[in-house]
Amino acid sequence: MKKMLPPKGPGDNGLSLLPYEAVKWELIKAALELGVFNQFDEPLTAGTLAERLGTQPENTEFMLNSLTAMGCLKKCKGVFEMTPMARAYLDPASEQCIGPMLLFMERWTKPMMNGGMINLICDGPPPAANAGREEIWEQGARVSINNARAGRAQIIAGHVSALAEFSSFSNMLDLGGGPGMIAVAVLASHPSLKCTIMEQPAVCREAEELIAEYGMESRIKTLSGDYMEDPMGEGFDFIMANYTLNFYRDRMDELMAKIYKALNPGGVLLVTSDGLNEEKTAPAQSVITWLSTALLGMDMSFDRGFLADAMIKAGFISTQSSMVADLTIAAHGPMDVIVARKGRN
Ligand SMILES: C[S@@+](CC[C@H](N)C(=O)[O-])C[C@H]1O[C@@H](n2cnc3c(N)ncnc32)[C@H](O)[C@@H]1O
Repeated sequence: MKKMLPPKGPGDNGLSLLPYEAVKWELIKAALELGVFNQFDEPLTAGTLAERLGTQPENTEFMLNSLTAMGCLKKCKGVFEMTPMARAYLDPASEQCIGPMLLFMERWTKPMMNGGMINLICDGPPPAANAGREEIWEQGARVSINNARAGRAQIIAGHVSALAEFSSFSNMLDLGGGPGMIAVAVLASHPSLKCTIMEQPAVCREAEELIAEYGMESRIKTLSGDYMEDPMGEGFDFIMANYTLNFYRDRMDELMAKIYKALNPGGVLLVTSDGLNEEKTAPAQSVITWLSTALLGMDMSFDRGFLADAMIKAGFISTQSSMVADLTIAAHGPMDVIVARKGRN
């Protein structure tokens, strides 16, 4: 033999499957945009669905077969029905449906696709990228309600209610609380705690609708404003900030000092966010989630330890961090929960 084969390789870590990951997303996206998941009040054949949607019958069947392969549908003798997973997360009738949020998230990934990434790497970010526009946050708040309701709100509320001081809390502030689903979940496990959600005006309007939906008007109020620039109030015994401090990495000392001042002596701050290692290479899912905004010139990732350091600098007497990896918060990667305590004197 002129040449020997090399030994079998070390395993490609899924590399050879990667081009098909994009196909999976296109498949779900096509199904969401065509309204496929609205149609399954009863089991259907591909032919019936194609007739209803006005799509080509053979390719409709290929789509349905592939959705079945992805765990969204079950097929028996040519008849399709939705799985419990798809009923929960993809059926627009479900209050845990995350379809609109998945489509919204494409706003961040789209500039990377179909050659966009190489342009960003070669040329750098475009001049006018801006993640902080209020109407984007308003839309983001609306589409994030079901995602929070699907588990993130309950997980964060679980961390809050596990705090030793929880039963003694009477007045809390949710900074950048979005549509308020997490605040509702926290208050649901406390008999009398009251909450102020500080948000941008348009997001406050979304929050007010949700507060009314849960009949929490007497316990949750909104405070319309910019928490960097406007007063956030004082006299709180608990402040929570979930995935919102990232925009102010460069002003963190100022922001932490403001939060510290707003808390009563003995008060508690709980922050949830991502937390990257020192080399910014792990957790993998967080690194990949942040890649798009980073390439667009808006790197908002936190290094692990950054927030805890800023908390101590502001005067908090202790910090405690734990990492939570749960599939219902998966888009962000594992979540860092950081608890800081203000001294009593
Ligand atoms: C990623 S969302 C998180 C929402 C919610 N805390 C959650 O975890 O679902 C970030 C929120 O922070 C709000 N936000 C960002 N900067 C703010 C500021 N300076 N003042 C008030 N709200 C702000 C945005 O409007 C947005 O709703």
